Amino acid sequence: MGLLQKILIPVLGLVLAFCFYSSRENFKPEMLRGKRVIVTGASTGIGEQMAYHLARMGAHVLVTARTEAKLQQVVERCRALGAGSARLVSGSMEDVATTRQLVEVAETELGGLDMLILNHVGKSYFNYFDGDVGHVQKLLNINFLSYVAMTVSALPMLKRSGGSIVVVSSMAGKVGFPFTVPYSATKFALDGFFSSLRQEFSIQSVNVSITLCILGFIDTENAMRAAADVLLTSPAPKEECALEIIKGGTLRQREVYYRYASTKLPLLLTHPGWSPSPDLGKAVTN
Ligand SMILES: NC(=O)C1=CN([C@@H]2O[C@H](COP(=O)(O)OP(=O)(O)OC[C@H]3O[C@@H](n4cnc5c(N)ncnc54)[C@H](OP(=O)(O)O)[C@@H]3O)[C@@H](O)[C@H]2O)C=CC1
Ligand SMILES: C[C@H](CCC(=O)O)[C@H]1CC[C@H]2[C@@H]3C(=O)C[C@@H]4C[C@H](O)CC[C@]4(C)[C@H]3CC[C@]12C
Repeated sequence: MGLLQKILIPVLGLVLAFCFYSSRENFKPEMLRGKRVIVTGASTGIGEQMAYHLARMGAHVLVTARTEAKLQQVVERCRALGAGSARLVSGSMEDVATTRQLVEVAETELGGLDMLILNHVGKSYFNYFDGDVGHVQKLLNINFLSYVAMTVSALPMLKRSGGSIVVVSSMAGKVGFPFTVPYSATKFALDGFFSSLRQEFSIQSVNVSITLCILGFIDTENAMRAAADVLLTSPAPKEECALEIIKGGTLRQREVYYRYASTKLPLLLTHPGWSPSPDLGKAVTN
């Protein structure tokens, strides 16, 4: 019994872990060639970088955000990088017309959809919760309800292609960090909705994968502006982050954890003399 506990069980564990990980398919960029992908929030940051990776891999990219001029530049760069095709739809995710138009373009011009990457995020603050219920409501509309609406509209196409839904979330959507109350609430909601939906897909044999991406601090312009002065953690690069999200979605992983650092609170709060300044309240995510 002693021998069994000390040697055989750990060895068996190692063998099972080896079998599990070695049976996983490896990512190859060719897997994206010719795939039809929507990327939301693609005018800046991680979304923009995802569009460029997908373009290099030869995917057909359909990018969206509110700022048309920036999207136009992203589309041009995607074409130069070798995208199968590159298109844009500009508009706010608060507006159902944007969702409708995206789905229509995918249906009529791309002939369907293989991957839906939900990445956009509304403007918020990085400070103590200010009690503004209207802001929480607005952020829920952008960061959560529009993700649900896009999923519902795109689902028929994704069912036809056996495609994938990729949902970009945050460590703040798994753990309650201070100064991110409204934002964190919207990201927790995503986990509840999509983790539950994944279970239903499994029960109903719906061949559409759902990948939830749990990101730490990433060096996008907006995140740096909002939090770089406050956080002790050094941010991870947006280019690598974007690639890891695409890999996870392509391999149909349930979750992607990117640079999940230590659980210790990495805020200057832990440093003597630090407290949130009035300027912090003006720091926004975009
Ligand atoms: N950067 C980080 O440290 C972390 C980021 N994340 C997550 O990663 C994702 C990307 O973050 P990041 O790249 O930093 O974000 P950015 O602020 O750089 O980009 C946000 C994107 O969303 C678009 N957007 C904002 N509001 C709306 C709206 N109402 N309708 C449509 N599009 C909108 C913006 O474009 P436009 O203004 O033109 O509409 C922009 O393209 C987000 O989901 C975020 O929560 C998670 C953890 C950490
Ligand atoms: C504090 C967290 C990092 C913990 C660690 O050990 O690394 C951060 C993890 C995710 C961050 C937030 C996020 O999800 C995006 C927002 C982006 C903004 O523009 C800046 C504020 C954020 C709320 C950002 C703040 C730090 C994290 C919670």
